[in-house]
Amino acid sequence: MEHVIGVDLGTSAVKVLLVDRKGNVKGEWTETYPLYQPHSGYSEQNPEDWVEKTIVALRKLLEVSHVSPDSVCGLSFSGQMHGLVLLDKERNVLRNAILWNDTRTTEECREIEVKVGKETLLSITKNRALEGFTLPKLLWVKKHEPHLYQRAYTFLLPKDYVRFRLTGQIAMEYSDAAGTLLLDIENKTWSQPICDVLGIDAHLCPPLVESTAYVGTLLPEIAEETGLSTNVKVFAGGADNACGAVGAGILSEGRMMCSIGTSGVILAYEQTGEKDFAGKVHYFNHAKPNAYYIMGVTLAAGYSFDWWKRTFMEDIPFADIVKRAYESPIGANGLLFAPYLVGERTPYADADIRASFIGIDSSQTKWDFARAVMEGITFSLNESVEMIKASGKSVKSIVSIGGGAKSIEWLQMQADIFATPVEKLKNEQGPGLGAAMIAAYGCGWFDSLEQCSDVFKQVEMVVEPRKEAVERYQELFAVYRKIYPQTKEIVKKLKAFRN
Ligand SMILES: Nc1ncnc2c1ncn2[C@@H]1O[C@H](COP(=O)(O)OP(=O)(O)O)[C@@H](O)[C@H]1O
Ligand SMILES: O=C(CO)[C@@H](O)[C@H](O)COP(=O)(O)O
Repeated sequence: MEHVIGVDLGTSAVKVLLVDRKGNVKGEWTETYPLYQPHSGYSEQNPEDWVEKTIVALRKLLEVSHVSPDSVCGLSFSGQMHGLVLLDKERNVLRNAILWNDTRTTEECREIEVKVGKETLLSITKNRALEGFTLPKLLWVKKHEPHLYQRAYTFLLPKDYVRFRLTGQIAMEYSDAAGTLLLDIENKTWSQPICDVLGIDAHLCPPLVESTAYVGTLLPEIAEETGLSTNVKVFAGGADNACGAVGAGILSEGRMMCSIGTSGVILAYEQTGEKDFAGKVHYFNHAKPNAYYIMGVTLAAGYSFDWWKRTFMEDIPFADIVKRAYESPIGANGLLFAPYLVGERTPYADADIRASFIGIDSSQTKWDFARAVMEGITFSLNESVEMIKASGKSVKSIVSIGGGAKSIEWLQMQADIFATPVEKLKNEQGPGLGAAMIAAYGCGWFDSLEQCSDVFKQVEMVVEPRKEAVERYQELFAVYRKIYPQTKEIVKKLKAFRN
């Protein structure tokens, strides 16, 4: 039996999975790496950690899967989006990568709006200037670290850098390039006008390829370190959300996905890149060639839950926290949480907003707080669900992926809050599976990603919304929505007190 490998370069860890021709996951391995947050709003990682841990994970994957290395014919990637990896002429990394959830670039976003013009920016990139995107990060380095910027030869996104280190080939694929704010997303070219007006040398932008493109084979030293063969074909891969969408079968109109990883995402398929959503949602190229998707992003979704656990319940596994929290009633005994721990993107593009608990009462327990955190994250995602539904999309069900899809209780909460049936996949690692599907398609196992999805996507269960819970949550959601406008100014005044 032949196999393919999907590598998902997440924010908390790299997860690799080995999949057979029928889409069965024959082995998985995860390796974590640190996140550096030297100041409030800063978020960085060392690209060398990604490479080292990917190599370890691939070696371990072969060990735990007990398959012959020669049975692996293809490999592809899914990766955290937007992170800036700057390389010099010798292709050495110039500084730590500045990640998608780093919000230091508010000034650079305003500069882009003024110099490029909001309307022009929207017409070319289909997106507004948000702190998380790559272009403001490039401008930040240009302004604050000119000695490094002068040495920059090219820039890559996280998984493109890892792929370069594994194959020696420099390339960026469209689904991730779309999140740089430098891509003309309809014409699929780097935007010379944006580069010119911001004084960025267009030569910094790497060659563009399709997500499904064959890029090369593994370098001999990488083959040796991982135990894989030098014959393994490497395909470009996609942004984690694009790959999540491939893995979840979001390959035609009317399909929607919810992903709760470190970030939270509500994503819907779009056939063309010519629509105008006025920048309210992100609008990017799909990993499926010549298709698109729109999405809303909660910056700290799983991250909020992770923060809660790390800070107050370190030794209790997530699954147990979820179970105990779920014993608390809807509304967590009158407690609401807004998950703006690191600022927010959708629907409030505000890098300065911070999280709040509202309604703390002396009768509440830590489990009420945990439930409020889960509900707050899901309410935040529901703002995107409502926005996408309001744009005219009719949605019959939502496929849920990511760590947040691991617990039946959180899936039920999603179904009740979204008032929509929620599908759980057999393997909740949508992005890794999507990457494996790109490799399977690339290896010629299927004629299209859709055909591959028919075989690989396995729905384990559908969780139906419960009428009473839906009504109760609708009442609570209306209250939740008041938190942002009413805490915005208060939180601004606290900024001076943050690290
Ligand atoms: N058993 C669980 N039940 C519910 N949520 C979980 C569970 N395990 C992990 N999570 C949530 O999922 C998050 C990690 O999701 P994951 O998709 O692995 O993240 P990423 O791809 O960003 O590294 C955790 O931060 C946590 O909030
Ligand atoms: O910034 C975005 C999307 O625009 C994030 O979704 C990142 O792509 C990180 O994803 P996870 O680590 O949460 O999977």
